[in-house]
Amino acid sequence: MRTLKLALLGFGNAGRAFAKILEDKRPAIRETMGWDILVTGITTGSRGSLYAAEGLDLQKAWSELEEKGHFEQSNRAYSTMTSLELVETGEYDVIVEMTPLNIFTGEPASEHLRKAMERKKHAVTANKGPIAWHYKELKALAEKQGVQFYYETTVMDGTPIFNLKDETLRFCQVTEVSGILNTTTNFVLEELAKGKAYEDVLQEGKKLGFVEADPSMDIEGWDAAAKVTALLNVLMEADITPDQVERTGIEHITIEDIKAAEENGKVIKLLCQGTLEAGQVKASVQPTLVEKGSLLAAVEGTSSVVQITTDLMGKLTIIEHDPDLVQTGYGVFSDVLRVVKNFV
Ligand SMILES: NC(=O)C1=CN([C@@H]2O[C@H](COP(=O)(O)OP(=O)(O)OC[C@H]3O[C@@H](n4cnc5c(N)ncnc54)[C@H](OP(=O)(O)O)[C@@H]3O)[C@@H](O)[C@H]2O)C=CC1
Ligand SMILES: N[C@@H](CC=O)C(=O)O
Repeated sequence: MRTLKLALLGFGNAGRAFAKILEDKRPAIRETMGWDILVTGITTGSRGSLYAAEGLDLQKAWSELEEKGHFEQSNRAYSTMTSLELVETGEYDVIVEMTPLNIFTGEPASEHLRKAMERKKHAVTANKGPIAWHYKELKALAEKQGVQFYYETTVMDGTPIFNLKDETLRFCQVTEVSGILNTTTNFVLEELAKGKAYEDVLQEGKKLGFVEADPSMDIEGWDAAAKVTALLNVLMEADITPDQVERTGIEHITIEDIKAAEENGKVIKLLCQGTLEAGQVKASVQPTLVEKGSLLAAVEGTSSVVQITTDLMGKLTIIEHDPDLVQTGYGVFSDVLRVVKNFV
């Protein structure tokens, strides 16, 4: 039996959803793949850290956080280690970056990945900041260091988009990408249309776990801009940053706008687009009127959609229907399994 050790940075909604899947599937991974996957370290922003080179009790870790709101100092694995200390000194094979998104710099998440890869550790990130800001540099570093670097969760949770391009659309050139990529704005626009108050809708979204730590990141279109940037950087080698996306959020959309759209047989969706124009990739995020009954209008609630136009496979549409945190956890889990599969 071979052992793969993970260090988890961030243990919020995404981190715990991943840990629960890992714990549940660990026996099957041992049996079918011959690998035992252990977590040796977990850091948080303000709730303490855990570290044990021989592996942590994951169930105890999430129970403590969910019941007490922090790791217990009485836990033998309790530690005051910071994320950077864990990255630079901890014993692990794969760093798993799940700290909050900093849309304006992609830091400190990018630095966590850089430092881990410099130690020749594999890297998985659910945090889209590094892919939106530093994809080219991090990809080159991974290649130089001979380590694997995956980021499936950064766009549409565990829906295979980057995997699809890598594994089954090889040599297809992507010429256009569009979609509804931000759950919060899709949810808010729909719930406002039902007559609910903005603050109540946002609270509901927070409880469901998909609203960013700073909700303006979603509402002002920054999360969507980061996602379309990530897609374009990976699928079209665009080498752009979120500040280059022409961006309008939903903060100025009023209930009157939503009603007026409805009276005209339309709904408002926050649409992301990226196209190749004269050798340059142009990206935008904009509230857009779409026909009721159309494919885009049918993407409701927490669902999202991406359309990818390619030279050899035409236009493909992928819809993720009504995901919750399980799909987020699965994105990270599928990346870790990819590391195992390609481990040398
Ligand atoms: N939730 C979702 O559906 C999805 C989330 N993502 C991405 O995954 C990442 C995590 O999201 P989510 O789990 O929902 O966010 P949460 O806010 O639920 O959790 C963030 C976690 O990171 C911790 N944290 C904050 N700063 C640091 C730090 N410097 N070092 C280590 N840990 C830190 C927080 O600790 P504390 O609470 O103490 O501050 C908390 O444990 C984000 O980048 C998000 O964009 C991607 C796809 C879907
Ligand atoms: N805040 C994001 C969550 C995942 O990336 C969203 O609303 O889509």
